[in-house]
Parts: sequence; structure tokens; C-alpha cells
Amino acid sequence: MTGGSVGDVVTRYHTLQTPLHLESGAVLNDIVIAYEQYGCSPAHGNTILVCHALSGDAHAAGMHKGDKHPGWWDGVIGPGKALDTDRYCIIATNVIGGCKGSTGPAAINPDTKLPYGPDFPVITIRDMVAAQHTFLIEQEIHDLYAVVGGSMGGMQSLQWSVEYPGFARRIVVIAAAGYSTPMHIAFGAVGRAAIMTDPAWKGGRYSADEKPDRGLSLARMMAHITYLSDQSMHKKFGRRLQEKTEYGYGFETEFSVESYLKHQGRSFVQRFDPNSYLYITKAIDYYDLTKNGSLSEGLKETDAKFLILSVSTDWLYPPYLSEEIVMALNSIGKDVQYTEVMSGFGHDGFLLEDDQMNYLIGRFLTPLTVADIMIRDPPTIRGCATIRAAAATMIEREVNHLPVLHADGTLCGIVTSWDIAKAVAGEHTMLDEIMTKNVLSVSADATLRDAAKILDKYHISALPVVGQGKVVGMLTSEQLSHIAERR
Ligand SMILES: CC(=O)SCCNC(=O)CCNC(=O)[C@H](O)C(C)(C)COP(=O)(O)OP(=O)(O)OC[C@H]1O[C@@H](n2cnc3c(N)ncnc32)[C@H](O)[C@@H]1OP(=O)(O)O
Ligand SMILES: N[C@@H](CCO)C(=O)O
Repeated sequence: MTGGSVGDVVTRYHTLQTPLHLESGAVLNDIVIAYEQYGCSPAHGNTILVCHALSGDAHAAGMHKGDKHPGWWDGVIGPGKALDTDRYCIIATNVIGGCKGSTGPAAINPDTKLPYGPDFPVITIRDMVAAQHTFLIEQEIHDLYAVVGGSMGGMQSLQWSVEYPGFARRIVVIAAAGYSTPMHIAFGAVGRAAIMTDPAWKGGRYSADEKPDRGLSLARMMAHITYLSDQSMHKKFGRRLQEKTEYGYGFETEFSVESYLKHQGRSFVQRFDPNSYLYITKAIDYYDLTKNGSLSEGLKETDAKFLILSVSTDWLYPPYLSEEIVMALNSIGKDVQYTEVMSGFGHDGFLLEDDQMNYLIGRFLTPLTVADIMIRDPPTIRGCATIRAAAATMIEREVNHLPVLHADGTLCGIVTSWDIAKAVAGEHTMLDEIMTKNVLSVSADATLRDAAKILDKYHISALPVVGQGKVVGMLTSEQLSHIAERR
């Protein structure tokens, strides 16, 4: 997919005026939310909130001055991309508990004037979302067009739908789950143990000069394996050695994958706070949207359209976890679409498969409407005409359906070539005798999906498109099948 860049961007900061009552019972005051905003100005119904994964931040797109990489979802956010900045206002915030500008354990505790460290209260995904909600309200944004996120971002998207039903019209959940599994918790536990057993951790009260870097690096190395796949590791590294010493195979000689993981660990300690890692992984582990053991029960109050995406080779959040969400939503009659993205990248596929993400998310957020494919200014006929005149118009204009109009141009019926055939057999003369009078119609801004549902439900093959009382177009099942074949 082609698309432009949002260009140079800066992170902004907002201090919440409202204290945040956390799920743990603790209260946080003066919370700072780091955020970035791209595209149109926020207006009623045009704003999309993007939620990041474990180590992400508010810098989702565009370039920060001096950086060598753009924001973490630059491939999907920008003019003409799925999160189209020509159409929408895109907002990304850093979660509370994080370390990229929003209040987290490395922030200064106003009571002690020292970093919170281990005194920072336990936070949950629900708390992260509550902070985003307060932030939006204080920015005078009272509804969202969509909430979109992958991995922990997907958990936030789902939590939004449960916590604030109706606030967001569309919810996109990628490579996520309705709850953290024992395996997620197990990986989280090992990562936390790596940090907490590093002598430099010092019960969480480490100094800026001496952080538990070894522990954090180890935690990231281990976690990063879970973001890859067997297939991607074969392809990326094989059994290659990074460099062979002149002595041949020495104990120090690194495999390519070993060197890669060390690089990931080393670069992670440059950009992430160890205590934040503990708090955020704990928030992920506590995440559980089931109620009385049922995901359907937990999602009962949601009121949005859902797009759920999984990644075929993701073994951390395997497709079955997404399918559980889909089944739960289906079982309670919610509007949900699902696709398993075919990708060899594993869990991080949601950050790498830009083309598929753009196509699937773009189609969901900005679906084709009836206006995009309808026949404009279609031939019509007056209700007082003869059947012969209708047949002649159909042959001349090569159509099988004619909307029938009153003298004032408003719709009063529809006639099809099948009606004409029946009329000949029944020896009728006037159109009024054979046309369908209870004609169904659709508006030009209806989605093709909604229009297709009407055609299917009533077993009909065409719908006049009506705007301001007048017929402005015609939509047929034939056009819909052409579109389905092309997409
Ligand atoms: C919403 C969010 O989750 S935001 C957080 C997302 N970001 C992260 O997870 C940060 C870590 N980044 C990554 O894991 C990756 O960059 C991804 C998943 C985002 C993208 O993956 P890719 O484009 O395939 O990059 P890849 O995983 O190959 O990493 C490239 C880096 O590894 C280095 N590298 C690659 N192979 C090796 C090797 N054998 N030995 C040492 N270093 C290596 C590259 O030099 C490059 O370094 P740089 O980032 O310092 O420039
Ligand atoms: N690699 C991503 C995905 C984790 O789910 C991150 O570190 O945030």
C-alpha cells in the first residue's frame, strides 16, 4: 500500500486534572500523559486512539528530530494509510506505568520528591485505559471513531469496549487475547525474576547510574524470542555464526541469533526502565476480561464493531486466543470480523506486516460504501408507464431493474426483468399492476456490508439508492459480487 508520512512530530505532555482511582484502591494525582497527535484536528467521531504494546510509546508515527527510525507504526499511520491522517485525527498515548513520558515508577513521587520506584502502585490494563479516557475527556474528546492496538495494545482496545461501551464505534484487536494465559504469566515471571535477581535492582531503589541492566537485558532477550517464530529465525539467522575467530569455533564465538538477541537486550536497556518492565508485565498478567469464567459474559456490555486479527505463526498469542474472542462476541450477537494474517514473522508480525495491516484495518475503518460502487443516475420509469415502455428502457439501457417514481420524483416501486417476464405470461399492460410497491432502498453512505445484508435477508438482487427523497443510484448484487471477486 502506498501512503505518505506524517513528517516531523513531537511528543506532547498533559497533566491530568482529575485524580485517577486505580483498581488496586490507590489514587494517583497529577498524572502526566505523553501523547502524539497526527492528521486532522479532533472533531466529533473522527478520532482514533492507537494503543501500544509492552515496550512501545506515544511516538507511533513520523520522525523525531535526530532519530534514525520513525515511530513504531509508521507503516500504518499517515496520509492514505489504514489510519488515514487525511480522514482521521490519530492520537497515541504512552501508558501509565510506562517510561516514555507518562507517569510510571521512574517518575518523581510528589509526596517524597524521589522516584516512585517500588512505591508506585500496581496498575492494570483497566487503569491504563481509565487514564486514556480521562486524558481524552480533558482534551474535550467525548467519543472515538476507533481504538486500535496490537498485543498489549489489543488488550487495551478490548478493555475500552468493556469499560466505556459506546465511546468508541470500532475496536481493532491484533495479536492479543481476552485474558493472559499461564504461559504469558510464566514468561512474565521469568523476565521479572531476571531483573529482581540482579543485585543492582536493590529492591527497586536503584540509582540512575547503576540500574539492573543485566537483568533487564536478559528479560528482553528471553521475551524477544517469543516475538519471533521458528520460521523467521530459520530465515533470519539459520545456524550462521556471527563471526568466526581465527581459532575457529571457540566458546566465545557467537551464533548470529545469539548476537542478535544480545543486541536487542543491549538496545532495550538504553530505552526502557527496569521497574516499568516489572509493572507493565504484571499489568499484562493480571489482564482477564472473563466474568464467571466466561469471555461472552465479560464482553456482554460492549457496543462497537470489532475487527480481530491474529498472526498465523504467533505462538505467544496463537490464533486460537483471537478465535475465542470472536466466538464470544458471536455468541452474544456482536458485530465482529476476523482474519488470521498469514505471516512468518510470529507475534511481531503486527509491527511488520504493513501491507496486510493496511489492507485489513483500512477496509474495516474506512469500508467501501454504496456511493463507491453504485450506478449513478440510473434509468428510472414513472409509475403510470406501460410494461412495454419499461421493457424498452431496460433493453435500451441494458439493466435488469428499474426504480419506479411518483410524479414528484420520489420512489414508489421497483420493477425487474423477471416481473416483465411474469407480466407477459399473465397478460398485464400497466406497470402499476406488476411492480413491487413495498420497495426497499439504501442510502449512499451505507457500507457495502450493510447493503449486502439487506439483499441477503430479503432475497432481492437490487436496491435503489435514495438521498433526500430522490433516487441517486442503483446497487445490484452483480456489482457486489464483482467487488468481492476483486478484493
Ligand atoms: C507497539 C510496540 O510494540 S512498539 C515496540 C516495538 N519495538 C520493539 O519491539 C523494539 C525492538 N525492535 C524490534 O524488535 C524490531 O525492530 C521490530 C520487531 C520492531 C522490527 O523488526 P525488524 O525490522 O525485522 O528488525 P530486526 O528485528 O531485524 O532488528 C534490527 C536490529 O537488529 C540488528 N541486528 C540484526 N541482526 C543482528 C545480528 N545477527 N547481530 C547483532 N545485531 C543484529 C540490526 O543491526 C538492527 O539494529 P538497530 O535496530 O540498532 O538498527
Ligand atoms: N515487540 C513488541 C511486542 C510485544 O508484545 C514490544 O516489545 O512491545
